[in-house]
Amino acid sequence: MTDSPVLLNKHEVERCLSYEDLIPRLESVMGKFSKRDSSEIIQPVRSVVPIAQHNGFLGVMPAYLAAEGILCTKMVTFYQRAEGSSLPSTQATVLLFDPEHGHVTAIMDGEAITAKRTAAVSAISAKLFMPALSKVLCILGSGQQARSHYDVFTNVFKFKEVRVWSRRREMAHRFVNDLQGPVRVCSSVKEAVTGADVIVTATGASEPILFGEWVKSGAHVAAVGACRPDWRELDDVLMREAVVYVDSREGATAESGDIVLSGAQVFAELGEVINGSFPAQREKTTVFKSLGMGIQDAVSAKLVLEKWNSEH
Ligand SMILES: NC(=O)C1=CN([C@@H]2O[C@H](COP(=O)(O)OP(=O)(O)OC[C@H]3O[C@@H](n4cnc5c(N)ncnc54)[C@H](O)[C@@H]3O)[C@@H](O)[C@H]2O)C=CC1
Ligand SMILES: O=C([O-])C1=[NH+]CCC1
Repeated sequence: MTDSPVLLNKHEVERCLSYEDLIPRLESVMGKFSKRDSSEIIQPVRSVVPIAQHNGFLGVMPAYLAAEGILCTKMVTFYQRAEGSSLPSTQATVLLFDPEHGHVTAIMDGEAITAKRTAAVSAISAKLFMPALSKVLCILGSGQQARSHYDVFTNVFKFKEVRVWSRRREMAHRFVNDLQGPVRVCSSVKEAVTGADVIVTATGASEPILFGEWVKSGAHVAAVGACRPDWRELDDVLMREAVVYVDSREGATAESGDIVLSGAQVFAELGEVINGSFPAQREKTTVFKSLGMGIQDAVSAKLVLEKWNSEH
């Protein structure tokens, strides 16, 4: 008989997962992933089941990290919601298994993990690629990812100015009212991104909203949305002129409309920069195209369980 799995809700997961612990673990696992040693890490590209009638999809994201003893899968749904809907667009559950015997050891909320690990990975990209002395941060979107990105970016870096744009201005104001620090609400994407050093795109857009002609030379774009092969957030000009980094080459080729449809060349994986195989071209305009990886959920879930176990 094995013990029943630990059940952790969103509040517990949020409480047990700090950016301080998460960032070094993500750096380490992404560096290892990019070495493609299958005796260390196995992570297939996400399996996606489209739910066309309801503008959604289900993604299944397994990962096995042999040295860390982590066997994990996340199940995540993403639904394009009407503006102002009270339902979250991204919902997820993470399962941790005992890799030796195969039973489930923990079942936990995956929304907080998805929000925090995605923002933490974007912050790692900014640390490597944003211009030295970056002063202006711009966030496009005002949902869950926009919020986690605001939290980690303002925590890890010191910006002089933070700007936000959202499709409906009142949503941007609602976003800002929830925060402690000063944030300028902009009425157009162009206004928001002009002169910005770092731009986060975290929207549910399926057509380009960010155009290369508006982006300052040398800026860094962390592109988080547009995770289907026919969805875009960035236009062809930006994709072709920037140095493009991705989380996983296989994932980017299978899932990123910004890469597939623009014909942009991928320069390197974030992990390849972390492990020293490719340079960070900080002086150039850079795009980090994030799609999300099972290994990121796996190390996050392990951290949550370690913290929870240390308290019980
Ligand atoms: N790269 C990754 O690892 C992850 C990516 N995502 C993606 O990030 C994006 C944001 O996710 P959440 O913050 O969870 O969603 P959310 O629903 O909480 O926020 C979405 C934001 O995008 C805006 N938006 C929706 N459609 C738009 C359009 N056509 N044009 C401009 N703005 C639009 C909404 O007004 C809202 O501000 C989604 O595309 C999602 O698939 C989500 C989780 C992980
Ligand atoms: O990595 C992830 O969990 C997701 N990426 C896009 C939607 C959800």
